[in-house]
Amino acid sequence: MEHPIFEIKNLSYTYKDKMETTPALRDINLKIDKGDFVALVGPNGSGKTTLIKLILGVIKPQKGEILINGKSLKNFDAWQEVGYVSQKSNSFSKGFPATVREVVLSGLTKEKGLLRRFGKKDRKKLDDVLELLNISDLKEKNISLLSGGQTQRVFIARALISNPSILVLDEPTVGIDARHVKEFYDVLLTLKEKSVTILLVTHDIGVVVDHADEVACLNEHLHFHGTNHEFKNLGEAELSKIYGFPLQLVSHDHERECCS
Ligand SMILES: Nc1ncnc2c1ncn2[C@@H]1O[C@H](COP(=O)(O)OP(=O)(O)OP(=O)(O)O)[C@@H](O)[C@H]1O
Repeated sequence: MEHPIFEIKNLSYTYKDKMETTPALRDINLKIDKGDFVALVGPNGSGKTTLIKLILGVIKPQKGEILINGKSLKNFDAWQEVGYVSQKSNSFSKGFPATVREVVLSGLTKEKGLLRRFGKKDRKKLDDVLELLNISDLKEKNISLLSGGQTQRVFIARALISNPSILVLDEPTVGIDARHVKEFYDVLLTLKEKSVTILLVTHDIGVVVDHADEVACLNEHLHFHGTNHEFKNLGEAELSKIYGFPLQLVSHDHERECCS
């Protein structure tokens, strides 16, 4: 039997320091199957980034457990299988002296090690992924000279160059203009066709309902996990309960937005 890619069981996490304790996640249970495209949504401070950090092993569960491909995260070491783009990627580069080529190739160091030289195959992977994200013309540019949206696409390319089977994205389209957001979702669609499992954290509910297969709504607890169709059918009362303020999904010509 095939295991889910992610299985999260009774997971809780509370930030603690000398001054205060902040519960971030309570008793989360969630399964994500291979090839699923799941959008993780919820208001500010609802625990989305905390869940991503736990999944990536950056912080350790205090209660409950996470399995990747049926293996406890404690024993998981195939990190080259997991691509990650952080929310903060496009603020990282200011003053960083590296070209787009160097930044994107650094996405291969998980599999090649830090000191290995890049060969012909690697350069082909580089050219392919730059083309996929429509940034071939930026290849030799210094990263510090790029716009926020261009930088974000460079970091998406960096996550994709190792051909991961799991892609975790924390608000990757912040600062990207509408045309490039569309291109970005087209890229995700291509990856989905290749059975890449995608976990996308976003506030952009309008886009999510059109592209993701499933939506998970977090606000400390997992309030909802279902298909995007089921999510679209959530009533105003249910959405407002999740978000903690009055809210409804509004239809436009081609998209729906979350409005207070
Ligand atoms: N390093 C930290 N130390 C203490 N509390 C933290 C820390 N990081 C997050 N928190 C708290 O944990 C809760 C969940 O935060 P988290 O960043 O996971 O939310 P989020 O859903 O990603 O928010 P946003 O949509 O604003 O990015 C919040 O109450 C936040 O203040």
